Amino acid sequence: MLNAHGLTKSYGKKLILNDISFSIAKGEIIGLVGENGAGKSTLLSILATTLKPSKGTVALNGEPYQKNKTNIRKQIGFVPQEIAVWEEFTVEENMIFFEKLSWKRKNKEQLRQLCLDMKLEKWKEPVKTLSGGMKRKLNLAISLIHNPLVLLLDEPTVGIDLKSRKEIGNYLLEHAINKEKIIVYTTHDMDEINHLCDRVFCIGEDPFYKNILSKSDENVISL
Ligand SMILES: Nc1ncnc2c1ncn2[C@@H]1O[C@H](COP(=O)(O)OP(=O)(O)OP(=O)(O)O)[C@@H](O)[C@H]1O
Repeated sequence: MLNAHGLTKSYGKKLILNDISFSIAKGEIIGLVGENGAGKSTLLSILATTLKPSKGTVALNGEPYQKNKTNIRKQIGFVPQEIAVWEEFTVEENMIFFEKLSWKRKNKEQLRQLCLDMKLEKWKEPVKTLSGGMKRKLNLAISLIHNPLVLLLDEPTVGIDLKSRKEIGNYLLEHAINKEKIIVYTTHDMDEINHLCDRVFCIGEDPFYKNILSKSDENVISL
């Protein structure tokens, strides 16, 4: 269970998140929506431990973030908006490189399987020759090397074709349900939200998002 309590974040005098609280259970996929600048990436960064809230607490399975950040980080996979892979390396070389940085060991076959699970088959191809969708899948595969409990994704499907989008979506669904993971991700794609997410968190005052979602009221939460 991931619990946030009273989270507040200001940049200087600008208040971005104002006293927000929520709980997310294992197996849930949460969509995070809101207009540009509402604070989605800010919230994801706080949940990823890369940004400190001005006030409030976050705890994973009862363990407060501030108590042992290293241990919390081992349980988190974070994929920021920017694709961060080595363009000159092949998919295989990227996976092996990032495995060495990971705290959990995986052999080459396990790394390859991780890519195959999300339909990334071009193992020996240099990353620079791959499509945007393939690169996003690689970014995602890298974030899963250490088998994290919590997966935080900042617009994982932006700018990619429908097929790759579906493949990533199906993978996330399977991953959350069968492996009991907690997934929080931001997107501006309402079809995706309606199809994939158990619940939706709307950040900001604007009721627009709340009104266009085809989810029952109890599954749309205003933060
Ligand atoms: N380090 C920072 N210092 C000052 N202001 C910041 C900083 N990071 C973000 N902001 C501001 O905080 C607000 C929220 O930014 P954030 O990136 O969290 O929004 P977002 O909802 O993810 O936006 P988008 O949909 O465009 O990605 C924005 O107004 C942004 O300019």
